[in-house]
Amino acid sequence: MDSRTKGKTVMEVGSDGVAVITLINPPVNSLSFDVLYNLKSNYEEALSRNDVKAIVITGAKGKFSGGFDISGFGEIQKGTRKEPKVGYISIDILTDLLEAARKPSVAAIDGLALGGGLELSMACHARISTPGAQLGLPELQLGVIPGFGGTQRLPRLVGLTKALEMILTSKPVRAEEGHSLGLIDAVVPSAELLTTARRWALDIVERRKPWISSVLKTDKLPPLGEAREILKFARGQTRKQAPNMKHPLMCLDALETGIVSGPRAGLEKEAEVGSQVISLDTTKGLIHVFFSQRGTVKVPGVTDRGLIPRKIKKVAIIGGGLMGSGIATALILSNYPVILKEVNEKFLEAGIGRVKANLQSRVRKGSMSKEKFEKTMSLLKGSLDYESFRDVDMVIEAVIENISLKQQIFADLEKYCPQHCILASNTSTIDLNKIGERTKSQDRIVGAHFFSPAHVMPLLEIVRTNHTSAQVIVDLLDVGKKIKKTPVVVGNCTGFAVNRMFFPYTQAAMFLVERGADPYLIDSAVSKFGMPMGPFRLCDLVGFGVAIATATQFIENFPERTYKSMIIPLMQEDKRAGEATRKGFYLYDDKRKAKPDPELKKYIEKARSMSGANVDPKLVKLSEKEIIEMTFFPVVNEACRVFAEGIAVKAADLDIAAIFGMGFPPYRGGIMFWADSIGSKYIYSRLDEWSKTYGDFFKPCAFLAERGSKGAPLSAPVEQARSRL
Ligand SMILES: CCCCCCCCCC(=O)CC(=O)SCCNC(=O)CCNC(=O)[C@H](O)C(C)(C)COP(=O)(O)OP(=O)(O)OC[C@H]1O[C@@H](n2cnc3c(N)ncnc32)[C@H](O)[C@@H]1OP(=O)(O)O
Ligand SMILES: NC(=O)C1=CN([C@@H]2O[C@H](COP(=O)(O)OP(=O)(O)OC[C@H]3O[C@@H](n4cnc5c(N)ncnc54)[C@H](O)[C@@H]3O)[C@@H](O)[C@H]2O)C=CC1
Repeated sequence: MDSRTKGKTVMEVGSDGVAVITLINPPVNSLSFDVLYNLKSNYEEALSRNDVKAIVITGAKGKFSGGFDISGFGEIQKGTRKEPKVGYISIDILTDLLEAARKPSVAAIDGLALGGGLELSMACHARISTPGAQLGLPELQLGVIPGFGGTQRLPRLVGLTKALEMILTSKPVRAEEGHSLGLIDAVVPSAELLTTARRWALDIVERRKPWISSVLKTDKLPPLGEAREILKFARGQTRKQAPNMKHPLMCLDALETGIVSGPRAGLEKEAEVGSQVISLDTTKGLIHVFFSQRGTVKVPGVTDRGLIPRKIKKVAIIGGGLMGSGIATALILSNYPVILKEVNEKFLEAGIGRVKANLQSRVRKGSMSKEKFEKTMSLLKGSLDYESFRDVDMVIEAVIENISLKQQIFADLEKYCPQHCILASNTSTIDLNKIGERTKSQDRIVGAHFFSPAHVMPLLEIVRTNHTSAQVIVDLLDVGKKIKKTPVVVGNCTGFAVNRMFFPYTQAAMFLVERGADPYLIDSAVSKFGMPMGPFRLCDLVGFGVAIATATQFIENFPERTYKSMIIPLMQEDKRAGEATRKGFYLYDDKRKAKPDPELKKYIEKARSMSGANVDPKLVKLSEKEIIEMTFFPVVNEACRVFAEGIAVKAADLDIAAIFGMGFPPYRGGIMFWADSIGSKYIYSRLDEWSKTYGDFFKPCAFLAERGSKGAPLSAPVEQARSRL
């Protein structure tokens, strides 16, 4: 392959008269412009050759195609590649050349057929797949639309309702389901894929199999009135579920045009909106997230050293409380044998009971069979001592947030665990060097910071100290992948990356409320911005015990920029500790539905008098935009510190940490990406002004001041010399 080109296709013509065109663009045979233009020339050649009767399209190395090459969107957004004529690929190549050809084509699908991959196959006249194939249109997840004819052909093949489900959820279906839906014509074992596809193509030529152009099918489409109703409902749901995004509605416009005005008009509309969505800010954000998420496993100086992950055969967890039981659940679900250690029988039973309940909820929802439940539970063993730790490969400590207890546990672990065993802590705030102070095992001490509930939340913050070995990080990255977490490797400090960013967010909210802002309006503005919930609802969910423990660590370690509010401690004194006690910033009914509490005023007023704060008329009447700025610019400020200190190696890692750890809206691209979309100059000037009026909590850090004064991007790399890692 020419080093300047990205991917290619090759064509081989057999003595049976079938031309087999293979897509080659590792690792997922994505459809780069080079692949697509090569495909076009192969096709033209096949159509012009007298020895070719039919065509089979397949992908190299067991993968049909993972879709359009997503980096192509970035090139168009940055202007480094000229966008082809609107509709050139979907109409000129796939519809007018391929689907309308006088020679039939069959797609032979192994592995993946996603996005443009599935769309290319739908333009063929039949599709044969292997049993493991995944078929889907995940484009909306990336901020684009199924723009190679997907909005027109999928409803015609599987019906409007199923097509909407597949497109709006971005979820793929397996081959068997695809077969029963009419998307796939036959499912055959891998070894028979190509021969079956060749035979099928020749059968079409000889009219033994139907010659079907999906785009012209109408039998699965509902009558017009019904289709309009279905689309109206889908629009309503989409507006509710994705209120800040335009592209899903634009996708529905393309679908509707095809149904109302015919497939040609639909293809044209799809091409028009497909081109428009590429420049939406939300699309830029989502594409940035796609690559950033995959970039977190590339850690300079660690993953580029050729280290192979060691096999982790058995894991021990200390503490079967909320976190320990969640971590145990995540591990046994991925077939790791686990030992769970607790302080006494009662607590052990409770811990194992929590794991059981986590799995039983899957059985109830139908996502786990009873047999699988039994098999998974059999991987978990309880223990009250360290004897069974003698052959474990990794320990994850998840006891209460208490330094001296953790220090004692690590000293014990050193005595009982084998030399190679990884010693991990799930601490959410404590410096790992302190935890390992009483050991000589600093090179195998690492943070494995899960988020609650640990078997559900996708992020795993891997915390390395200056002593943690690269091998240990590589091992933990591998475990993270096996238990299906998105790992982010960060440096050691109080709060690491996620909690350091989280803290100013809740603090800013307390600051505003003490000066007269309405907590419920703050929560509402933050939810509209796209967070799963506002800061006050979140404090209730996490519980005030955890909130106070975390605050204590921050006050101790970063006193100069901590806003000390008494609202939470005052409520805690009155035994209102959040959702678990049914009273916090909100009141909770039997179904845990939250409603505002007029009594909250009392606590706010008392806290205000204790801190000596005054109601500020300007802050009482903040607009939603101002609320977002005053709660999130302090987060940007802290993210800048974390980046400048080298706690995060790449700004994109902070984007992923914010999205998967804090619930920051992915379509805003993550905290640093969002900040750069606003501009460092503006953020700096706002924080600078507030710090002069309201104090050091808002004071821009040196990094932000330096970049903000020049208007330089915050996510540009930090010089290595200044990085701590
Ligand atoms: C107006 C101008 C013309 C353009 C018209 C636009 C219309 C476009 C219409 C269209 O068809 C759009 C699309 O097809 S968009 C793409 C749709 N496809 C997807 O969303 C799939 C994305 N990929 C995945 O979900 C996973 O990668 C996958 C399930 C395929 C594999 O997962 P796995 O865990 O095995 O590997 P992973 O680490 O995720 O990826 C490995 C490697 O491959 C890179 N990659 C994956 N998919 C793509 C892709 N579609 N384009 C480019 N690169 C892709 C990924 O980044 C990884 O790279 P790395 O360097 O980290 O190894
Ligand atoms: N609760 C949360 O949302 C999160 C907590 N964390 C961290 O995870 C750790 C655990 O937190 P939670 O699970 O919430 O606490 P928890 O209080 O629910 O559970 C702690 C468990 O540890 C047990 N334990 C105490 N000493 C022990 C010992 N010597 N041997 C074995 N078991 C022992 C206790 O009996 C208790 O069951 C803390 O470090 C916390 O900061 C991390 C992320 C989120």
